[in-house]
Order: sequence, then C-alpha cells, then structure tokens
Amino acid sequence: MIQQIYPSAAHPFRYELNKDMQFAAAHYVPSESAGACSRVHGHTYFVNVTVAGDELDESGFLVNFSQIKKLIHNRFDHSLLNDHSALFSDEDPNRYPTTENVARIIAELVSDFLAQTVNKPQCVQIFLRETPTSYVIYRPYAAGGNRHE
Ligand SMILES: Nc1nc2c(c(=O)[nH]1)N=C([C@H](O)[C@H](O)COP(=O)(O)OP(=O)(O)OP(=O)(O)O)CN2
Ligand SMILES: [Zn+2]
Repeated sequence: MIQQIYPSAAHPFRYELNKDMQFAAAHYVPSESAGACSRVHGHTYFVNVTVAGDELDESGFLVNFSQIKKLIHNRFDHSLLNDHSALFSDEDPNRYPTTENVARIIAELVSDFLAQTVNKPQCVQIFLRETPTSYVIYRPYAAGGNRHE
C-alpha cells in the first residue's frame, strides 16, 4: 500500500515495528489566521506509527499490527476530526486538529493502549502526512529520554 522510508527515531530498544495506514477525514482549523484551512475540507491522511521495545508478547509480537490500525483508522476514518470532542477543541490551539496536534494525539492514543499490554512497548514516533507536500513527525521522547505530555 504505502511504500516509503520514513525518518528514523533514535531509541535504545532491540525491536522496532512500523505500521502504515491511511484514513479519510475532514477538519477545519478554527483560527482566522489559518486562512482557507479555517473552512471545512478533507484529506486522506497517511500515518506511520513506530513502536519499539525489548520484550515480545505471548504471540511473539511487539504489538499486533492490526490493533494499531484498529485504534487509529477505525476511530478517525470518514469522520470530522473536530467532532471528536474528547480529543479536539475549538477553544485551545493545542487541541485544534492541525497536523501537529493530530500527530501528538495519535501518539497519545497509541501510548495509552501500549501501556495496558503485558510487554509494554513504547510509541517512539508518529509520521503524519496531511497532503502530498505536507507532513509532521511527532516524537514523544526527547533525545534525552524525557517524554513531553
Ligand atoms: N503547520 C501547519 N500548517 C498548516 C496546516 C497544519 O496543520 N500545520 N494545515 C494547513 C491546511 O489544513 C492544509 O490542509 C494543508 O496545507 P498546505 O500544505 O498548504 O496544502 P496544499 O495542498 O495547498 O499545499 P501545496 O504544496 O501548496 O500544494 C495549512 N498549513
Ligand atoms: Zn487541512
């Protein structure tokens, strides 16, 4: 489906898994300075989720690829991102559905899911492409290992 080499995330783990997926969604950026983006419009978002860890689960997986897809694709596909009121808000620029914020929120959703697994791998990078010419990379951990939340 998607065949692209992504910038790599630095991490100390033995295993690294990458899951590509896409979802179709509409959004608007509720800011006058966003120009045309303040009007409702749609994208086919391309996502690459990077998960890393040292331990595998009872299936020999870091995490099941399909679980990662279900978590993100099933939630956002064919939706208006702004309608996800638990995640996005018109009142807070850090909760507008910009590429930056969507990438961070995907990282948070994946991290929350992984924290509940037995082997507890970590989400180390989200690559989110909004248009053929625009993408954002979000890395939950700084180079020194500090997580930004
Ligand atoms: N830093 C950000 N800038 C912009 C965002 C964003 O999320 N973060 N979003 C938009 C718009 O939503 C738009 O969908 C994407 O903008 P843009 O890349 O300009 O889209 P084009 O397809 O028109 O790009 P061209 O390369 O000019 O064809 C805007 N900015
Ligand atoms: Zn847009």
